[in-house]
Order: sequence, then C-alpha cells, then structure tokens
Amino acid sequence: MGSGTNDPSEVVAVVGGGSWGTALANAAAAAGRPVTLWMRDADAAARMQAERVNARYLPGVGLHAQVRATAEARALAEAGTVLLVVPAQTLRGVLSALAPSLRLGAQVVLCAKGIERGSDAFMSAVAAETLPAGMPVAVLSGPSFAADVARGLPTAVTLASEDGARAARLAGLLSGPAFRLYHTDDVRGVEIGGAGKNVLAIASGIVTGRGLGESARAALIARAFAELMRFARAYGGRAETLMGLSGLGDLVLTASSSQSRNFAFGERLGQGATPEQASGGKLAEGAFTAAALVGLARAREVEMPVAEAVAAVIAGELTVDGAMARLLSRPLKAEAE
Ligand SMILES: NC(=O)C1=CN([C@@H]2O[C@H](COP(=O)(O)OP(=O)(O)OC[C@H]3O[C@@H](n4cnc5c(N)ncnc54)[C@H](OP(=O)(O)O)[C@@H]3O)[C@@H](O)[C@H]2O)C=CC1
Ligand SMILES: O=C(CO)COP(=O)(O)O
Repeated sequence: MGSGTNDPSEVVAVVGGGSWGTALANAAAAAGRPVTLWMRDADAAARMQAERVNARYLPGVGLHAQVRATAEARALAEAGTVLLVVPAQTLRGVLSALAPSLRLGAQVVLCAKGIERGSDAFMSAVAAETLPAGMPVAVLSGPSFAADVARGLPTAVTLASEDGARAARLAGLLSGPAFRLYHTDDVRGVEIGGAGKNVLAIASGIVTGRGLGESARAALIARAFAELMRFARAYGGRAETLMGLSGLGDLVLTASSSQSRNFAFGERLGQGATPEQASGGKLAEGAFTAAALVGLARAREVEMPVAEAVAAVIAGELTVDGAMARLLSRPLKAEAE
C-alpha cells in the first residue's frame, strides 16, 4: 500500500475481520490512517475488498476507501501499529502464528475483551508471553458497539499503555471526528473493565429475560459494579479507571441493551434456553471468561456473587431460578463492603 507517510506507526493494520475489526478499520481510516484489514479467510477478504462491505458481520455499512482487506500476512509488515481484534480465546494462537509477519518494534493494540480460559491470563499477559521482546503492547476498551462506530456515530473509548506518552500518541493516532480515545497508563484496570463487564452483562440479561423487572436490573448492575471494583482493587486496577469508560461506561452500555451479544445471551438463558441455544452462533465473550474471572477472584478471596452465579448457570451447576434464589438469600451486609 502506498501509505503517503514516512512514519510506520501511522500505518495501521487490523487483525480480525469481524464486526469490531471492521469497525475499527473504518475508524482508523476516518482518522486519516491507511489501513490493512487482515482476515484468515481469503475468499471473505477478496469479497470484502471487491464489494466494499463486510456482508457477514456488518451488513449495510460501507468499507472506508482507505481500508484494504487481505488475507496475506506479509501485508502486515508495513504497519507500525497493529490492532488485534479476534476473540479473546483465540488471541494466543493468532499472535503466535502472525508474530513472524509483524514489523520489528510494531506497537500492538489488544482489542479483545476477555480472560484466557485454562491459564486465567489477562490479554496483556498472553501478548507478553507470545510476542518477541521489544514489541510494545496497549489495550483499547470502552463502550462501543461496532455498528455505532462503523457508522461514524459519536463514541469514546480508553487506550491504555504502561508508557503513558505512548498511550497519548496512540490515542491521537486513532481518534477521528466521532471516535474519541482517552488515554491512561492503567493497562490492568482497562482490561479488567472490558473482560469483567461481559460476564456481568450476562447476569443483567438473565434478570431481564426472566422478567424480574427494571428495579431488579438496576440493583443487579449496581452490585455487579461493586464486585468489579473489588476485583480490580485486588488485581492492581485503579478505581478511577473502573469508574470511567472501560468499566462503568461499558457496563452501563452492555448491561442494558439487547444489541449486546452478552446481554442477549443472558436474556435467552433467562427465558429458558440452554447455554448452547442461547449463543445463537454469535460471540458472547463473557460466557468463556466467566469461569476464569471467578477462578481469579477466588484466588485472591474477592467476593463476586454475581459472576459466580453466571459461571454456575453456564456450567449447568445451577438453574437461573436457583442462581437468583442464592443471590437473594445472601446475608444482609453494609453496602460499602
Ligand atoms: N462487536 C463489538 O461491538 C465489540 C467487540 N469487542 C471485542 O472484540 C473482540 C472480537 O469481537 P467481534 O469482532 O465482535 O467478533 P465477531 O464474531 O464479529 O468476529 C470475530 C472475528 O474473528 C475472527 N477469528 C476468529 N477466530 C480466529 C482465528 N483463530 N484466527 C483469525 N481470526 C479469527 C473471525 O473470523 P472468521 O469469520 O473467519 O471466523 C471473525 O472475523 C471480542 O473480544 C469482543 O469482545 C469490543 C468492543 C466492541
Ligand atoms: O463490548 C461491546 C460494547 O462495548 C460489545 O458488546 P457485546 O460483545 O456484548 O456485543
């Protein structure tokens, strides 16, 4: 691609041609960056490049003129900024496979919201274990439905890097007319917010699907946020980060809208579907992250009754009604505990 810039960091690649990858590719292009959108399926890439639309994941939204869709890994070598936008449980495999094709020193931005099952590893830990030394890692997370971002509706998210100056530069690089990036050096806080809210949004969907009313849902969201804060405190995330976009902001969005796949998954569980039926073939990251989140919480003795209930329902250990009964029969306690 003729990038028209001499600074490789201004050349962007997006790995993953699903709804969020396509939306972020459009957003980066709207910010003025030349963008390569890499996907594993060569036929899908060729179709997207020719038809200028991601008909499977984002129908009705045109692909920006500055986005080139491809399945050729060598196209990644031009990019100094690489956004990883594949499901959390596939990140390790995708990074291992593509690392040799990435430009030396390229900055990698992790956009998946989840915790790896089995290892209970945060996404930044997976990247640290998988990428060659010297490749800086950042995390992007916040309240942002792909369809909204891809259409250019106003959205704000957080970009985190342990190197605060890099976070600020990346935020500037990817911000556009309607897509605003705030920046922070609290990587752990941002990734906890994104991964945790998906699990808790499932609980909110369950309450809604079971017909327990808006008051119950508001109570559940507030208690869910309290346990997310406890978890973050135990794992080194800062309270002010969780009070921001990747935490409260994303929980509010995802725990109150059927547009969220996690919420919709929970809603169907609440209506009596099995976990297999409830996913409807769509990605509900919280269903995979729930057990890992609970495992990490138990390891540091963090009380997370809402996340525990979600994990137990998904594992088939509790019915929805059994989970609700357990939550409602917990001993009364001070709100701030
Ligand atoms: N959608 C949204 O609104 C938002 C999503 N996110 C997060 O972004 C991440 C990705 O989600 P999203 O784009 O929505 O998911 P989608 O289900 O829309 O797309 C997933 C994409 O990942 C690809 N993929 C899956 N496995 C692999 C693999 N092993 N190697 C390469 N590519 C693979 C799929 O390719 P194929 O089609 O070939 O299977 C597909 O292109 C999730 O963690 C999600 O939580 C974050 C913010 C907003
Ligand atoms: O993370 C998201 C919005 O910020 C997307 O939520 P879902 O994955 O639940 O659709």
